[in-house]
Amino acid sequence: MEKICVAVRVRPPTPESSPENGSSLWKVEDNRISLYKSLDTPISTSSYAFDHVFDESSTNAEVYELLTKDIIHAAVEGFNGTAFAYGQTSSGKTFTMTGSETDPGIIRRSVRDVFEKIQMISDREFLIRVSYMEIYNEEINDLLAVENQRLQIHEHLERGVFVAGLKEEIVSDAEQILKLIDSGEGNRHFGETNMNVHSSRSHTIFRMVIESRGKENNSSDAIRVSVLNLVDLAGSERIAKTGAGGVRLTEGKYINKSLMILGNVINKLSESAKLRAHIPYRDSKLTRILQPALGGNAKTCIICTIAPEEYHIEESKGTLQFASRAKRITNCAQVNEILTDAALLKRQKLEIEELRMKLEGSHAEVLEQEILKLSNQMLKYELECERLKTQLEDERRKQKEQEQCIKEQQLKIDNLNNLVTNSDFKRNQSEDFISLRKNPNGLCNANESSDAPVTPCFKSASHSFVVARSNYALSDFSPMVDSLGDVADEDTWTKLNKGFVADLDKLQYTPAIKRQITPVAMPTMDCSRESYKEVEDLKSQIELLTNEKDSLQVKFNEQVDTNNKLMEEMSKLKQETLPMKEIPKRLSDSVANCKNVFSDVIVTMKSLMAGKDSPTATLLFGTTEITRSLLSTLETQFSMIMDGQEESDQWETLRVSLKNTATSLLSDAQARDEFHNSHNKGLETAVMEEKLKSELSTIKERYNELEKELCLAKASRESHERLEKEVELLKEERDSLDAEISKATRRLRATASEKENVLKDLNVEVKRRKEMEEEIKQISFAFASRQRSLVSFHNEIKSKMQKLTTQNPKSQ
Ligand SMILES: Nc1ncnc2c1ncn2[C@@H]1O[C@H](COP(=O)(O)OP(=O)(O)OP(=O)(O)O)[C@@H](O)[C@H]1O
Repeated sequence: MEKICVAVRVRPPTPESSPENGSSLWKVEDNRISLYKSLDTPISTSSYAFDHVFDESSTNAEVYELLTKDIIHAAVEGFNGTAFAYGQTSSGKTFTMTGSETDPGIIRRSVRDVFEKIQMISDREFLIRVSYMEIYNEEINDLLAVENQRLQIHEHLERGVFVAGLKEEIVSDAEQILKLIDSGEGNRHFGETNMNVHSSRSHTIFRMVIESRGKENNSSDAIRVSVLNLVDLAGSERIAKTGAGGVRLTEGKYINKSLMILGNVINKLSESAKLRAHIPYRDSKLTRILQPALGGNAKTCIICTIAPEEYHIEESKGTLQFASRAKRITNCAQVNEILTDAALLKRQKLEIEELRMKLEGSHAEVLEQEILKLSNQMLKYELECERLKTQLEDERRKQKEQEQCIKEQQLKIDNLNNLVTNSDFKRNQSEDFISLRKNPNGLCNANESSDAPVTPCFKSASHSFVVARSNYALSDFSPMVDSLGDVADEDTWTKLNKGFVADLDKLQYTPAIKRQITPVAMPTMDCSRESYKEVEDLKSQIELLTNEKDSLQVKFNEQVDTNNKLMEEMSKLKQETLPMKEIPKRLSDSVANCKNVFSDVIVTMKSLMAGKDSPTATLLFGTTEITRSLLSTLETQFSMIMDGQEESDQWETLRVSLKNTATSLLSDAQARDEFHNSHNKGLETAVMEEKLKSELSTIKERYNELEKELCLAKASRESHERLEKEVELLKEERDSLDAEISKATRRLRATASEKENVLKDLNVEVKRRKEMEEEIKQISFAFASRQRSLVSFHNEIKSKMQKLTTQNPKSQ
């Protein structure tokens, strides 16, 4: 890395300068230039130091020696070199670069010096090509061939930036070049302005391409190719000062604009690498051509010229600031060696030799052979051109096929996306459906949306009934809600769809998936077909899953319907069983009544009884005890039933006990009949007995009623149990359905993620395609430039042949 070498040169005051404007306020001390006030006090802010500062008395020889010589010598050794003059109009740029008869400028001195240097290098042979161009009103013109106007800049992988169609003369000595320069100067645009009678209206670039190789003729020996640019810029100008109008004004605008862009490039380059963003080389032809010289592979020096007059003080300050910024630019120059194509130099050298020989002692036969040889060569080049054309066509065709393939894939993916979106819609429907069911109020919203799926309605079921069945809580009715919510996550789907459709490049790629780079198109197409097949498989899987999910959903809805019906039935049954719940209470009351009546009867009978130890009394007391205990048992049983502690076989026990009691009572009644028959009782006793009989028959009737009611209760209980079992079965079925649905949801989710991966792969594929397309473009570009160079070579050979033919009329 080395800094650009920057020097400042102060022109002597012109004879036209008025005494007040003519006195120089610039003082040069060594490599420093400062602006002084009239009383010899330097203005602190206007003092600048550079690599070299040349005062008014300096000569071009000095400038060349100190500033340019090293760069010229380095160019001979294989380094790119650039020297250019910058400054306001009439500040002495052309004087410095071109010079005068008595004091030649940098260009002439460089040309001579190059050949002197070459003479000193005995172990290498050199080939020098020169070109001379100008940039006039932002158009490139060839100064060595006036017909070459408005040339275009191109970029080549090997050649870098170059001007297509620019004439390059192979030269063998300095004088030949100087003659070419003189003829080029004649084609250059000059014009008269108020500031300069001979003002350069264009930027000129004199270019020498120096190729060299060792004389050992070793084909592996590297060829060194360096480019030396000697640039005379047009000067910046203030229209007010130059008084330019019309053509001059237009020229002035172009000049100022391109110099401003050069200033921008210098500004950017002078910033630290961190601050540097984009360097606007492409904004002007000048900066584009000088790109390698500015921050690239070249040794560069800039000579900034200033006019000493006070009248030009502001412009001079501007030039010095430009120079200060340029001083900060670093370049990285290196010897340009070409290890391949070693024959080029030799071939051209031989060609020159052969042509020279033919010129010296030419005869028709030799020329004919030469023409034949050149024709063969032309044919060869034409064939090469054809081959390249076909290759290019092939590449284009392949590219088209790939584009078609990508389009088809894109279409398939769009379809797939639609499919997934539909599936998503269905799932959202299910989600809505489930969220409705999850509503803690148990409200039925079926009427809110006409196209909503059938909603299970629990409104009809009694609240108490639902509460009592704790294992039938609505919240755990279906596990589908949460899991389905994950799958239908809107972001995921939006990303998935948008990511693919909207912008392929913004997608992130699956890091786990790595693919080998396939340089040719065919494997890529195979890969695409595989991806396509994969996508098709996935599509059919998704379809299957969607169908499966739909059928499960239908089943589920059916189950929900059945559930609802059962719930309704159960609710009805519950209503029906409500009066049955009253039975134990009524029975209990009846038993209590019976007990009271029985006690009254016993008390009455006791009072009527003559002897307490008589068999009748003993029987009566025994029966009384049995009946009391039976009635107490009945009371206990009924109160247990009322407290909800009944057991499945208690009804049966109760029924048997009642039956036994009734039998016992009946047998008591028979015994009393016998007693009545055997003992002639009194009238009062008979009345009492009648009363007792009627009481007993009432009890018997009551018992029969109770027995019937008990049977009914048992039957309804059985039906209730059966219904409960059915409900249990339904619940189990529903659970298995739920499990299946969640399984299907998981599978759907897995498929979706697989699809996402496939999409990512496809995007990687598309990106690779893009890169390949880019490569193909570059190849096309390379082919095109190769074709052009072949054409220019062809033209060159043709012109040589024409030259030969004209110089040797004998051959015609
Ligand atoms: N160092 C110098 N010694 C003697 N004369 C000079 C010197 N520098 C410039 N001049 C003279 O000053 C005049 C203007 O110089 P020149 O044409 O080189 O300026 P310029 O910067 O190239 O202007 P423009 O940008 O308009 O082409 C010319 O007559 C030239 O001979």
